[in-house]
Amino acid sequence: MMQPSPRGVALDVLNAVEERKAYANLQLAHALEGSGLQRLDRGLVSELVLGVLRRQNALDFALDGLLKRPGGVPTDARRLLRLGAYQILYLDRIPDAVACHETVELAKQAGLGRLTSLINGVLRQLVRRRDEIPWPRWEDKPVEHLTVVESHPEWLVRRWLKQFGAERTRAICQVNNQPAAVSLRVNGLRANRDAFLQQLAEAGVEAVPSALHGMGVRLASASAVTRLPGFAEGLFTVQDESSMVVAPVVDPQPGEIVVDACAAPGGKTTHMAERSGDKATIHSWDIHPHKLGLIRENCRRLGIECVQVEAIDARHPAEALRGEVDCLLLDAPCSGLGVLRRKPELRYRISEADLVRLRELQRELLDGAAPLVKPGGVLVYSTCTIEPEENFQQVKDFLQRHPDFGAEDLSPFLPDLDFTEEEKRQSAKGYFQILPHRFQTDGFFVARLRRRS
Ligand SMILES: C[S@@+](CC[C@H](N)C(=O)[O-])C[C@H]1O[C@@H](n2cnc3c(N)ncnc32)[C@H](O)[C@@H]1O
Repeated sequence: MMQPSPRGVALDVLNAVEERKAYANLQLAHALEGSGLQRLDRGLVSELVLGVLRRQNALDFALDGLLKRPGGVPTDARRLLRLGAYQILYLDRIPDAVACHETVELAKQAGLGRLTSLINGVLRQLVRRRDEIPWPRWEDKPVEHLTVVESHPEWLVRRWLKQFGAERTRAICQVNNQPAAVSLRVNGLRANRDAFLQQLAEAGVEAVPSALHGMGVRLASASAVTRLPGFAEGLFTVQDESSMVVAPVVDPQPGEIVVDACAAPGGKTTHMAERSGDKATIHSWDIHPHKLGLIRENCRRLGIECVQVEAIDARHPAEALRGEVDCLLLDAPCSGLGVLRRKPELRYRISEADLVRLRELQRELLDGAAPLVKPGGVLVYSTCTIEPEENFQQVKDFLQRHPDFGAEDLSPFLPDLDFTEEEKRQSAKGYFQILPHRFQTDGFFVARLRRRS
């Protein structure tokens, strides 16, 4: 069978992301799995797919300046132009001539006919005129700069500027365009971090301890995690470091009844099970039955037995657990605007209308799940977004509707980090948000609420 070219594989993934609204990270993993490509070529495919998506607005800006009728370029030709332009503008190690030639070859294979010469001409012009591109400068036009140069949608840029101010917004946008490190959580039921780090080092895998969690490990470079030592033996789980902060805030104890109301694929369910020494009773729910297998499979691999998995709509849970639950985690479905490093295409898909819809869903989930918590029990609400209506405002509104709950200082449950005064103030009030640029992690939010006895 003929070996596919890395650029061809990248183009197929980009086509699927745009035309079928596929998730880039899942589509990429799927395409690489069956590609037969070697490590370096696999790296190039990932770089091309994620890079083109991260820099989409900037690439279009550069290309549109060279096109006579930018609006008249068909989408398949534009995707090829972006692929070529990304290599020319952002990848020093690829010679310009190679970037142009390979893109033109792909255009021929795709049967683009006359458009092939347009692609050839525009890319060669880009090589010649790359220093003349009139990029909007941060100093003169901050909104345009972040929209074009950092490729974030204008509505989001304006929102963040209002919320976080100029410098923080710029830092968030910049970090969203950096590759995300792979991090692992060592399974405390089966291993300890030092021994695991040693095992990785012996296998030639560079890694450092995470500052955000005592069982966390950050890999120095991307790696096929299922091939790392200890995967099959259940020594670790792949999880972003910021997500590792949530289970310690829930703090489930042996013998307690715990509900993870929105649990798939089970990253936090398994973490809570590990922290309780596999001795809590954990009800792990998700509305989508097809996702439950992932939770079960993760528990099996990690040697966890205290989890009961069920398909449940947490807006309308059964009465059986009403007032019985010691700790309830609601890791809510959200806009995901804290994880744009890992899901670069999301920024072009989410709209303000989605925020309104998600806010309503989160409200229904909170109201549906809260009655399960027993008097004196704890409800932890978390998201991987940094939008106030999904986070701070959502929790404030919940507390107004449910005066039997109160926010609880969560600083004793947080890692020992160099927090800002604002972060310290918030965590003392029961809310904590990490912005993605602070510790180079996903952005996330967590709140700890206790039901009065
Ligand atoms: C942020 S993800 C959860 C991630 C998970 N806690 C983890 O750490 O691996 C949100 C989950 O909520 C689920 N979900 C959405 N609506 C739900 C509902 N009404 N009831 C229960 N689960 C729901 C989604 O299927 C999705 O798997």
